[in-house]
Amino acid sequence: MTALALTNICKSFGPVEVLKDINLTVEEGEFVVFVGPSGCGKSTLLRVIAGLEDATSGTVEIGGAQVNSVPPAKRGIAMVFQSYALYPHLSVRDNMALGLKQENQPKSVIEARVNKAVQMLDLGAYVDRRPSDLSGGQRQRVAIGRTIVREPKLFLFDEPLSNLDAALRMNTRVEIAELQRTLSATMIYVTHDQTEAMTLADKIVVLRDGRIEQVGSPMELYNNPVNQFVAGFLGSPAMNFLSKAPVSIPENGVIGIRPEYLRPVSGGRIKGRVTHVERLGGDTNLLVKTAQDEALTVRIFGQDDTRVGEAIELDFDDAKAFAFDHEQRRVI
Ligand SMILES: Nc1ncnc2c1ncn2[C@@H]1O[C@H](COP(=O)(O)OP(=O)(O)OP(=O)(O)O)[C@@H](O)[C@H]1O
Repeated sequence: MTALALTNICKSFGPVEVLKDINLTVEEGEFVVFVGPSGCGKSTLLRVIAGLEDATSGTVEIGGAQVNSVPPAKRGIAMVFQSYALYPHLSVRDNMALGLKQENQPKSVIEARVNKAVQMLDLGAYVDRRPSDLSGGQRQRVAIGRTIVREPKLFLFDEPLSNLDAALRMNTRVEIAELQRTLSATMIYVTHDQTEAMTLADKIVVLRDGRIEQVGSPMELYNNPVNQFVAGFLGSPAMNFLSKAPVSIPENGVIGIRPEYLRPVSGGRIKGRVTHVERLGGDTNLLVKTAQDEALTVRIFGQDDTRVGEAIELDFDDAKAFAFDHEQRRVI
């Protein structure tokens, strides 16, 4: 069943068009990630779904019902923000229970749901603490707990991990993924981080400048990007684009080769020099300047002895290369 349908959504702030004809459906139980560069309209789109902003035109349907004029609290959604938005004077337990109290739910229901969420999020040791006595990751778990107890039809996350350090971000990312599986919940998640998008999503929606560029599973988008923007946005290190390579290039276009498909090989078609080596332990990234003065990244699996300044010859399997025309559309 369709959990969310957006039809021809446009949103302007004064003369500025921030969302341009957005059409999207999200199925029940799907984990959908909106990704795109800063300012592309991700948060605005999430806020339109939540009802915190009105669409200038178009319709929002949640669970089959049109909700354009339904206030946020009545939409059956719950939202987790980057800033946690916890009440500092309330304990963890009371922060989690507050929404249900405001809905006048019976005490027994509140207690059962809060206890279940506490257990699910492993917050048992902290229920009596105030938010100020918790770490950033624990606070974010409380913020997530507060949404779980409301049993919403749709969870909305707006960059929930961006205040956490790298290690905690990864742990919390895994927890959110596990939670989604446990609850079979429908989740929409906004991030500008392509790794988060690739690792969490069933379906990624790539936005640029208020428009949807492409929708698909992470691997569909990685292996079959419709244009140079999507190709360059997903993948780390990012795809290499060559306009002067010693291979055939579309007129005024580029060829794209992912760093993992470039191989150092004697007699390779691309000649260059290594300008920098990143040793990541499991992988090594070589930054190369080609004889045509273009910069490339080569990803080598495992450890590698290459040194800065060495000459290098590279090649790739033509079947793994993409070609983009002068308007950045994919042609091969
Ligand atoms: N209330 C507002 N009034 C005027 N312009 C706004 C308002 N809210 C957002 N914008 C503009 O709309 C555009 C999209 O903003 P939005 O916050 O949706 O982008 P985003 O993709 O979420 O960016 P980020 O990743 O930086 O949070 C931006 O250019 C922003 O300045």
